[in-house]
Amino acid sequence: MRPPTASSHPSTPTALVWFKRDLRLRDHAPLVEATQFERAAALLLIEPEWLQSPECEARHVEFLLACAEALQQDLACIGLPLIVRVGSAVAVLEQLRQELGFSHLLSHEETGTGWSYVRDIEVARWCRTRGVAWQEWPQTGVVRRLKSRSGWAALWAQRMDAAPLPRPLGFKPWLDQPQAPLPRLQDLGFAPSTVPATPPGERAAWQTLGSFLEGRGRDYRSALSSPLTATEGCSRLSAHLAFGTISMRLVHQATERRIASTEDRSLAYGLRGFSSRLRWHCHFMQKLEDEPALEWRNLARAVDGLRPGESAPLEGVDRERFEAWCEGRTGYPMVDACMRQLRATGWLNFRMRAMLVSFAAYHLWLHWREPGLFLARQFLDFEPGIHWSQMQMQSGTTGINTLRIYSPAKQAREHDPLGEYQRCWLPELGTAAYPAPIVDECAALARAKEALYGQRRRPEAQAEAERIQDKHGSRKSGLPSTARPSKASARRGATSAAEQAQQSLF
Ligand SMILES: Cc1cc2nc3c(=O)[nH]c(=O)nc-3n(C[C@H](O)[C@H](O)[C@H](O)COP(=O)(O)OP(=O)(O)OC[C@H]3O[C@@H](n4cnc5c(N)ncnc54)[C@H](O)[C@@H]3O)c2cc1C
Repeated sequence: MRPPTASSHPSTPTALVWFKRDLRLRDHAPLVEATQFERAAALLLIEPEWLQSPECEARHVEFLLACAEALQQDLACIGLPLIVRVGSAVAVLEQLRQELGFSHLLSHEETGTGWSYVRDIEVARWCRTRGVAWQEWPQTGVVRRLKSRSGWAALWAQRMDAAPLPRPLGFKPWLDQPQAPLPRLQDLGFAPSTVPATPPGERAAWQTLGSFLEGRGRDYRSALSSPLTATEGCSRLSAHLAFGTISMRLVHQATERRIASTEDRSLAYGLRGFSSRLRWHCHFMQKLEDEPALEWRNLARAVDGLRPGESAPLEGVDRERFEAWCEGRTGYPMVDACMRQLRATGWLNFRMRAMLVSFAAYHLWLHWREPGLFLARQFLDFEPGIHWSQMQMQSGTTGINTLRIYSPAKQAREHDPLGEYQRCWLPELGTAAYPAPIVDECAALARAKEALYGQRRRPEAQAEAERIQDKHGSRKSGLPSTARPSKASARRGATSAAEQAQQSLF
């Protein structure tokens, strides 16, 4: 790849817009800021730390490359070449500083896993030593260096209701080199992914949102729980939000406008249900922002050491069960059908994701970390803050949420009563090729409940739960409940009524 060459004036203030999980032109603060500079360039970094991370899979890289291609074309239309580099952040930035002489680095804040946290610290240090000014903007409702969760929901609303930023009209050309080709999946060490491609890029994100707001959203509330109806009835915006091809603020505002303008009351009702989920997106991300260790450590330390797979890799019968779960051959048809759908398509609705985790956590009694890494590789929409918070919540290790154990048989009765979904994903069902259940449900659940409830009753666990509630709880944040809490959760109102309601809603 030939390096770009700066034509003149090495000391002219020059902005480098660093595209991360924000692959769009609309409502993009760093891009708008760059229009104030005499010279600007854009960078997409493909970092080996990401490619080699245990959460990354071919499907993610393929989607990123496809979104990057769309972004490159859109940026070219406004005169901003997108430089795409594969390498570690500091090394690439140093190389580009020498080539372009940029003085300002402009980017969005990121709430990612450990490697991106470490990288941000290194980049900040590098900027200080090189005299480069690094300016960052939030792009969701996540608040950096949040002092207290009190009033967080009001901050969210303030950000989401603020005027969105316009798409820049154009940049002055100054780099004398044509657009470089993007690397291919195989250049990055991946075989082509086997999941059907999700339409990539900003235009596709808007089309997806448009079809949802125009009609698909009408049945949202009744469609989201069953895997038979959720694929069409949910918004399907999660991968776009995770890769930032559309901003949370624009989704929120378009939804509110549609609710206000439609005379179709069913549609408005469905969209109101959807709208509240957007707050949950940021609420869960905020947990990781405030407590980065929740990616690998139980939030409630009182439950440390209970399950295998926590401090050492799974082995023996636990590993065999884990592998059966990963491959969709546990002998529990609803669990296996969901896992096969997820592996084949990269998406699954909330309730079925929760059931898969509940099965690993309670039926198989596995610690959430290894199942969580496996699921992260399957979910095209992998969003660290949501993912790791949900893994802990559905495994009963947050200390503040009700233990929610999903019965696969009950889920099948309620959400696939005729068995169509299970037969579709398990062609061998009903034949000798389909395995017998790998665990006895009654015995497994009795053991799990005894261990977890026993821990929770201890005074030190209760004191810890209060601390966790104070730091992370939805009630403290001022989030509205999205459903009527159960009597039991209302009694436990002092912990987290809104979050309980959130769990039972899907
Ligand atoms: C174990 C587990 C892991 C999960 N991991 C992820 C993840 O990595 N990335 C991710 O985006 N979602 C995750 N979710 C939440 C949820 O399942 C997905 O957001 C949803 O299924 C995505 O489909 P959709 O965009 O059609 O959702 P819709 O129902 O249309 O919701 C719209 C948006 O609201 C947000 N949202 C919806 N439900 C939730 C929720 N319960 N918590 C937080 N935000 C929510 C998402 O941004 C979603 O795109 C996880 C859930 C569980 C139980």
